[in-house]
Amino acid sequence: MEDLKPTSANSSPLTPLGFLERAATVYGDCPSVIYGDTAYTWTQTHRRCLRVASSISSLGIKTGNVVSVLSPNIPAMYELHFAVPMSGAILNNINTRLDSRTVSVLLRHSESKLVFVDYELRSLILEAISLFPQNTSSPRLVLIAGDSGAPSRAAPLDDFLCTYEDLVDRGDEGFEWVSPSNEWVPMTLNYTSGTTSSPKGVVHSHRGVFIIAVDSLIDWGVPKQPVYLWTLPMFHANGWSYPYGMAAVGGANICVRKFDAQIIYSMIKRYRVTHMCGAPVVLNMLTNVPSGTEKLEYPVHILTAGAPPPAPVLFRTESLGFVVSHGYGLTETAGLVVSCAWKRKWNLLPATERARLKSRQGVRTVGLTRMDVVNPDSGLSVKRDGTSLGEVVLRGGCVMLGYLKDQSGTAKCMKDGWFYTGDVGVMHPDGYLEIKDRSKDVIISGGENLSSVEVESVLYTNPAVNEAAVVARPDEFWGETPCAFVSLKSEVRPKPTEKEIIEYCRKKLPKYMVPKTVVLTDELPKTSTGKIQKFVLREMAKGLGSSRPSRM
Ligand SMILES: Nc1ncnc2c1ncn2[C@@H]1O[C@H](COP(=O)(O)OP(=O)(O)OP(=O)(O)O)[C@@H](O)[C@H]1O
Repeated sequence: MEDLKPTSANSSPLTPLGFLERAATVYGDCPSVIYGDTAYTWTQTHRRCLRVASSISSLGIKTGNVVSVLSPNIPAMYELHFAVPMSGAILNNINTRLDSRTVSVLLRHSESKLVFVDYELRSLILEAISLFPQNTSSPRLVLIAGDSGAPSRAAPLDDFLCTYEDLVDRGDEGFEWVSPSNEWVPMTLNYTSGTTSSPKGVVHSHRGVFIIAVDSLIDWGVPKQPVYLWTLPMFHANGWSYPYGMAAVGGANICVRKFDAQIIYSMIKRYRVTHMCGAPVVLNMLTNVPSGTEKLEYPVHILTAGAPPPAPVLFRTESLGFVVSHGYGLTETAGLVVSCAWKRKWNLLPATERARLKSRQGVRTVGLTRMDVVNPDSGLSVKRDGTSLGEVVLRGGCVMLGYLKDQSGTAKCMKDGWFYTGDVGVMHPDGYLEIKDRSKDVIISGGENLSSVEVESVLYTNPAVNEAAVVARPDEFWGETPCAFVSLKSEVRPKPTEKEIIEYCRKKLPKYMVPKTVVLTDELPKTSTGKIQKFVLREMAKGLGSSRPSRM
């Protein structure tokens, strides 16, 4: 069989961009993107993307140039997921909640040539550009001036080349989009959330994004033509690649600029939403509506990832009628590559036990080649006993190409055929992974490794607790002790004291895991992707000084 070789008939580069043309053929007159009074069909979305892609090309943007987008979840944001790479450029979504200094650093680091900017973020981008050193060329800017309240097209554009709709109008819908010369060609550049260190520029190829997009549909069991509510920011790891997935299944993308629990519930009713994604913080939001948390009229599928979802939060979300799926991934994998694959027999278990099982991160998706938990020094697998800690490592087609301009950073996490995630976990005897911490968040008390996630999940079982995060506080005797930062539910009366919360933990945790310190606070600091900023809390805990030497 040695004579059987790849030919152009069987080795065309994998890319998710072709999903769009197919969607226009199959679902041409069905809704593609809905936002307030604006509703497009797949035929229109396909044409609009081709027009924008052609306009980007005619602005002189070359294959391989970086084009950035700074926008909330609105139609232009969705379209640019296709239009930018269809022009041959690399899509760089920027987190809208970053400050101007960071935006400026990212734009310079990526050498972005063109930036699409939502009108609400006008001053952010202008400030970011003003921070460019003199004599450095800055990117050109296109204003997305869209919905009600936005400046009209006739308004002076000042620092902007034109508006997004100008590019749609001027563009050619017969444009032949730039197909990648091979599937390894970079397609996206995303900066990580910066939860543990400075954001890193993650580059993914067309092949990687194709694999994760298809894999994510299979893993979540997404049917054809779902109604998908965009509660996950598209800038966050390109919406876990679901913008591409929705084109593959002809879904209706319900866009929303800003949301809270009430808005989500009303959108679910209005559009008969079937699917949505969100970090655990969104689930918490959905379960913390003082009134009106009536049961849903029908089950809505919600996929959560991005941070460990405490079992009590999963339990409360499911009791409202949501069908919760739980996955795990990183910007470096373009989406979720591990998920808590559900077994039918688990449905017979009590609800709290179901929630406990569901809070485990799970097994590799079919698109990932391997996942393991290893001793980071020896590289050997840890015991499958649910208690031996190790680093989570991954191998598969959707692992990033590497970090932009950071060879040593790339080499540090990609070695011996694995991608080292920096997450600490255990492998249960049934082959399911459970994340215990990030390596930087592990608390070492008296030489014992202590999982902050486990302490947090106990805190979440307290009905008065809204959010909780546990970090290390320096201690002269123990080295470190757990320090819990807790926000309480506003409606709870009387509010428990710090001491009562410690007492509560004492009843449920081994001594060494009980927080020695509890700090009550109105709100916990979060990253722009809704993750609790433990490094900020760690600094605050350090600022408290050493916890009193004492015996536990
Ligand atoms: N289901 C999950 N359970 C626990 N942690 C999760 C889950 N999903 C994702 N995570 C955490 O999120 C991380 C990936 O997040 P992301 O790529 O957005 O950047 P970040 O790691 O938060 O930022 P940075 O790398 O800059 O510190 C994972 O490494 C893991 O720690």
